[in-house]
Amino acid sequence: MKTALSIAGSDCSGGAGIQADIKTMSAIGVFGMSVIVSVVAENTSRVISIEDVSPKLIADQIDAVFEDIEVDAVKVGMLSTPACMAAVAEKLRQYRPRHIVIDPVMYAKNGCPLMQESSIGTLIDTVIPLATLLTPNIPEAEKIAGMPIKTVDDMKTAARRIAGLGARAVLIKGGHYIGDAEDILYDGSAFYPYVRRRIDTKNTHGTGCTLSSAIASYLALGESLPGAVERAKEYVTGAIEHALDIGRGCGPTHHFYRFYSQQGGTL
Ligand SMILES: Nc1ncnc2c1ncn2[C@@H]1O[C@H](COP(=O)(O)OP(=O)(O)OP(=O)(O)O)[C@@H](O)[C@H]1O
Ligand SMILES: Cc1ncc(CO)c(N)n1
Repeated sequence: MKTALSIAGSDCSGGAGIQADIKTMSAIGVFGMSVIVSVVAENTSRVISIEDVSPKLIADQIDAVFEDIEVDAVKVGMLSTPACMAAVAEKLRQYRPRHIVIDPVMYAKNGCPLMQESSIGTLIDTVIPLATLLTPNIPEAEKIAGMPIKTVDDMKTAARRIAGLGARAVLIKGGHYIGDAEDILYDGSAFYPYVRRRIDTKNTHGTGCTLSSAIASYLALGESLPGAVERAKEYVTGAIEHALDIGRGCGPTHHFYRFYSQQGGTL
């Protein structure tokens, strides 16, 4: 069985972070593993508090996985501080997994910050150059590229700039854009658009986590990068279409709706 490792934060309400990643990996059919970098007390409406795991325990978790199990792809999510970033970056440089999909998480869907503002320099200098694919949403791409993004052409310019910072490929996600849900992949030479109609829902908690871990899963299964993004886009669109209306805020994506409906359950 192919394997994928999520290095990210824990969302106790189960919709984003490590929990969304492992659900996605399981639903796609790869063996999911996790290195917990931060524990976030959050739900569909708000973040109550965040506590980071020590850099030593982050490094030890990564060692525990890599010394024992072949890792076919890595997904990196929330890294809140320069210390977390340095611990993860050092170990990724040591183990050099083939596929490293990095989601540069800065805010939760409800607007609560998950990365300290002062971490942006370390993100750019230390983390981004490790990415075989970086998957910023539009506000994150604006911060990293240092430019406003209002059009698809702006998305392309920002993707080029971010590739110039050392990411091998960049997928700018249009979930925060107006109109269709259009994402643009830049692989260093060509652009690939991925377009779906926008689903009218507030239940989009964890969409970015779902997409990046789906891409990592399909890369682990041997898909090409454009193919993995296509299949992951299909996956996240279905997971949003069947998102769960639970909680008072933005409800979570649904990962097992196909299996569940085959069992005769009502969604
Ligand atoms: N309402 C929607 N309808 C269809 N697709 C959507 C919708 N919202 C987001 N998407 C898609 O979901 C994926 C994730 O994009 P998004 O920009 O929401 O990520 P994000 O902001 O990082 O998510 P989060 O921080 O909640 O994990 C993209 O493929 C995007 O196009
Ligand atoms: C732990 C965690 N990672 C990422 C996100 C972004 O959705 C979140 N809300 N929580």
